Amino acid sequence: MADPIRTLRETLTESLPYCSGTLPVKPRDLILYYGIGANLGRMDLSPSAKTCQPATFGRNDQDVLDETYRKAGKLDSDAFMIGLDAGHAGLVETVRTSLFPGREETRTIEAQLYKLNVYGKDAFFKSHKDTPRASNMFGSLVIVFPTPHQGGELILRHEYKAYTFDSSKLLSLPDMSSSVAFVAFFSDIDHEVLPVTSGHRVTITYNLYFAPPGTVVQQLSMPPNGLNLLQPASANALEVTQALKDLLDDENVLPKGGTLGFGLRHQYPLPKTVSEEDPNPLIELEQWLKGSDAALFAACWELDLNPVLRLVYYDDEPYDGAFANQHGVLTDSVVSVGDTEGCGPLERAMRAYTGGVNVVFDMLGEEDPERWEHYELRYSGLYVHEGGEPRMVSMVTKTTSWNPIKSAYIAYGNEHTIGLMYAYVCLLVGVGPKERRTRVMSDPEEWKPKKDKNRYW
Ligand SMILES: O=C(O)CCC(=O)C(=O)O
Ligand SMILES: [Fe+2]
Repeated sequence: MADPIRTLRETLTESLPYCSGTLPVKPRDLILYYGIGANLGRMDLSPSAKTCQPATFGRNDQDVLDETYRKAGKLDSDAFMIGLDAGHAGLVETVRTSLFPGREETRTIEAQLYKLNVYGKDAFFKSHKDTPRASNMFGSLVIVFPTPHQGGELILRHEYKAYTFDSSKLLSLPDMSSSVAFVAFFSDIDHEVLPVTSGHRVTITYNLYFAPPGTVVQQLSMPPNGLNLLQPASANALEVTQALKDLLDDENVLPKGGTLGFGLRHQYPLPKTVSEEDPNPLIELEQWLKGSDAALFAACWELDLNPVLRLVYYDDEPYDGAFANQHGVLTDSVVSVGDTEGCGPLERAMRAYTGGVNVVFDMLGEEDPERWEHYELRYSGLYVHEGGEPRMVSMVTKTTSWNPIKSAYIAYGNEHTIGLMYAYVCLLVGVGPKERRTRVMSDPEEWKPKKDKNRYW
């Protein structure tokens, strides 16, 4: 039998060289204007449209040079305009967070519309890599419109693995008539379009670039409405739910119950300082989770578990002559460090904050203490609540990093500045013993040290 811990871990941390999904769009997003010489036209790319067939400009296109290589017609970006804009639709942001989870995701990217491809019956595009247009180009985004078609699967190949993006199948599912399908992949991926067997497959492609340093883009945005991210699987709530369910069904996993911990894959901008009256940003964040993190949160709810989000701070400054980063503080809100002289920053944070919990982290299913050390997951000695028993957290996925305390007190003395910091967040969820795994814990306050031994929290 497959190891359910490994399966869940791998599902959540899977990193693929591409992402794909579907997105509902507005009717005007599917309107295409084009001009080839004197041949100007307007076309509706929705499946029910009875306007002229896309093949008309596919045939007239002078650019089709080598019919053995590609039989599709193409238009360069100066020969057409389409209602849909990948940036406005939220697809560029979706691609960014899907392709660059964890530490790398703060990179800003830009998408430039490149061309439009039309594939009639028997049209194909042989295997190739997209020619980089600049040194900062890292990938391509392909959007497939819902014009009825069959065949035309896009095959991606990378490191002896092949992945199929079957847009005709995706777009022929119920309720997909006003959706587009999209796939984005890194430039080193070989890809080909198999022959279209009927209808017309219409795509636009964007070149993806890393933005020059200093470029400001809005990153704090909700996933677009109705987005269905299929790949990576970690972002697919159904798949994550199944993997989590299999883990809970296994009697050998935490037979007496316990706390599962997950280091979230993405970083999130949180305010550096929070006052008493402000809503807790970690509660707000539940609505803003991205990709696999959102899928995991949804999976917990689906299985009647009650997940909570927590920050882990660690001490990144030498303290008493030694680095104290074996110690951390787990908090249920952003720590605002007060003016406390004469002790280490971690201690300062602890004095200023009373919602911390004494925890010991352990990697679920791995008993060798040396390996805990290796994972730097054995944080202990957090005596915020004096005498509180350290709580074991069985980590399924380690966090990509911990929050340095320094980031918390940078804002000190400058109260009028609204500072945001990228924070590393953990998801914790209490699970019951093997007879009864789920229990709904409605009050996040419960995640505080408790003397009661019968509590899983
Ligand atoms: O139309 C597609 O699906 C892919 C097109 C492509 O690979 C390209 O234009 O380079
Ligand atoms: Fe290509």
